[in-house]
Order: sequence, then C-alpha cells, then structure tokens
Amino acid sequence: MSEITLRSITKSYGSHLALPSLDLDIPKGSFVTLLGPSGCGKTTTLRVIAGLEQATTGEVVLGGKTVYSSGTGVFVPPERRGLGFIFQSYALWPNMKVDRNITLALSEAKKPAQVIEERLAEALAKVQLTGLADRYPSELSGGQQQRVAVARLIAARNSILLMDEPLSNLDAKLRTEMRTELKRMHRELQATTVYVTHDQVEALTMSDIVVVMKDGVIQQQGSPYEIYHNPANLFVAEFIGDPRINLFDGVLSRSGSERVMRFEDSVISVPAGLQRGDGPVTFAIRPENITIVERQGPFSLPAEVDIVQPTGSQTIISLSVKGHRVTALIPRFETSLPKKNIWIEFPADQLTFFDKGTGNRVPLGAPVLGASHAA
Ligand SMILES: Nc1ncnc2c1ncn2[C@@H]1O[C@H](COP(=O)(O)OP(=O)(O)OP(=O)(O)O)[C@@H](O)[C@H]1O
Repeated sequence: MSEITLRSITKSYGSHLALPSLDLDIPKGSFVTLLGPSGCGKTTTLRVIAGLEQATTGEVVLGGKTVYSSGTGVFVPPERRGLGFIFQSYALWPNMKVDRNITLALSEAKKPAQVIEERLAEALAKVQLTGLADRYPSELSGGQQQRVAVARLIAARNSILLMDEPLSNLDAKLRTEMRTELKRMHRELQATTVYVTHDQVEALTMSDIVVVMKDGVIQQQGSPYEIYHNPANLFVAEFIGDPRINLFDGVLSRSGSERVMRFEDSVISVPAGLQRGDGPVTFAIRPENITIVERQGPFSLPAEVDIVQPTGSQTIISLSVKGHRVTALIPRFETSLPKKNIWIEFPADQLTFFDKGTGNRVPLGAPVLGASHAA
C-alpha cells in the first residue's frame, strides 16, 4: 500500500520550473531515497511532501488523506501532517538539555508524564545516549547531536519520517556509523522514510527503493540492485558507481551469421538477446567486471597501466586501452603493476548497451550466459 503519493506535482520558483511534473508512490514502511546531483529537485520534493513548500499544481496524499490539492484548494500545514524531520542542521534547541529536546513535541502534544518518561528512556537507550540527558547540545559531539535528533524521531513515533542530507555535516567515520544507526532505526520503527542525499553510497546502503532525479525529472526508480546493475539510461549509469562505469562507442554489425560489435580494430561478441539492429551504440562495463591479465588470451584487449591506487581491500587501476581511458577495480591490495604487457578481459554478459541518441539502455530479450569477445 502506498503511504505517500505525489500526483502530477509541479513546482515553480518564479520563472524557474524546479519540478516539471512528478509522480511518485512510496510504499508504507519503505525506506526511499531521492538521489541526484545538486539542484535536481530532491529537497523541493521533500519540502512539498512536508508542506514546508506548497507545490504549484498537483496533489499530495499521505496515509490515504489528501494534504494538498491544487484542484480543490486543500492545504494541510506541516505541523498537522504527522511527520518527523531531520534536516542537515539537526535543529536542536541550544538552550534546552537533551531530554527536553527529545520530549518537547510530546509535552506539547500533552502526552502523560509517564509516557513521556518511558519514551525518553527508550529513545536514549536506542541511540546509546543514556546518561547524557542532562547535557546541552553544545556539550555534545556532532555525532551525539545527530543521535539526539534521531532519538527525537524515535520518541515521537511518527509514521512518516523525512530526512534531508542528515549526515552531510559529519566526518567520514561518523557518517558510516550513523548510516548503520539510521538503518537500524528504520528496521525498528518501520516508519515510511524519505531520505534525500547526493551520496550514492548512502542511497545504495540504506534504501529499499532509490529514486534517481535529474532536472526535476525521475530518471529511474528501483531497488539498489536494479539501479546499479540495470541502469535505465546513461545518466543513471554514470551517476551510480565509484569508480565510474567505463563507456565506449561501438558499432553493432555482422560477421558471417554471428552478431558482433566492432570496437576500434577489435571484434567483441554481443549478448544474443540484444534488442537492437546494426549500427552505432554506446556500451559500458563496470570497473569491477574488468580483469587484468599478464598473458594475452583469445578474448583480451591490450592495455597500458597508467596509475595504481590501492584503497585497502581494493585497488583502482587507470589504464589506456586502444587510446581510451579505462578504470578497473581489483579486489586486492596492489601497489604497482607492470606498465606494459598487460591485457584486460571482461565477460560480454557484463556489458550494458545504450542508445547513442536517447541514452536509454538497450534491453536484452533473454538472459545471456557464457558470452565472450575476441581481440
Ligand atoms: N526558494 C527558492 N527560490 C528559487 N529557486 C529555488 C528555491 N529553492 C530551490 N530553487 C531552485 O530549484 C531547483 C531545485 O532545488 P532543490 O533545492 O530542490 O535541489 P536539490 O536537488 O535538493 O539540491 P541540493 O542537493 O543542492 O540541495 C534548483 O535549481 C534551485 O536553484
């Protein structure tokens, strides 16, 4: 069941059309991330759901109740939408101690004192801040302040949570810890969560559904697996994945009765079900699907090693292949490789094809196994 529905939402700021027409259904209890580059309309979408921003036209339905409709003139203000928020700044009250920051909304909602106390204790325990209730926000680290904001959400027990780049002010280590914390919180609260970020790692690690946006338009909506492995278009393919996916120009043609792809002076075999006639095409291969070998095989392409960057458990290798820059990612620590006498190989079934005109992915008619390519 859908807990949040946006229908034909448009939003203009003066003459700037931030959202041309957005339709989105967010299932109850899911963790959905709006992901995209700066200015693509993520925050605007979140603020329209919250009611902090009124859409220009369209409809917003939360939990089956219309909270905004340009047709009927309905507009329910944010405080009556039953939502919890965490934004970039944690918006803690600096003049209130941790306990008051967490329970303020509950006291304002006139909850009984015993309920407030129980929820405070539970929330503090869940974010591991028991014992710090008596401190002011300024007496806490950034990560602890963030946890107070999370505790406030836990205590409020809203069925919808909205988060806008909540981890962006934290250092890398804390960010990783808080990702785990937020994911755990979602599992426990089962609240429908809409999370805004431009960080693909946050999106892939935490979400049930990732919504990739560009210029106010949804490019693809799917599980992290789908977004990563079956990108709908070149924009998604390039935006997701670090190091970035490798892109090349090829030409689909025939060699006798076999369909092949020509890449420079090499011929690469093509997955059997590729739904595309002969002609130019863009093809892509993820860095981790490239293998580096030190002996020429029947299906290898000659390469020259440029830069070797070990990151710990993996090594990023920049290569030159037939005049093209190629990035490979190998699953081990490597400080150097021979510059020459190196070849790359990749399985043809790991190639993704895109239309050169539209940038849309070319579908495969059937799963392909054991494909290969020849140099
Ligand atoms: N109050 C405003 N007045 C005018 N233009 C605005 C306003 N708020 C946002 N915009 C514009 O609308 C577009 C979408 O902005 P939005 O903040 O939703 O993007 P975003 O994807 O959240 O970006 P970021 O990751 O940088 O926060 C941008 O072009 C932005 O400049």
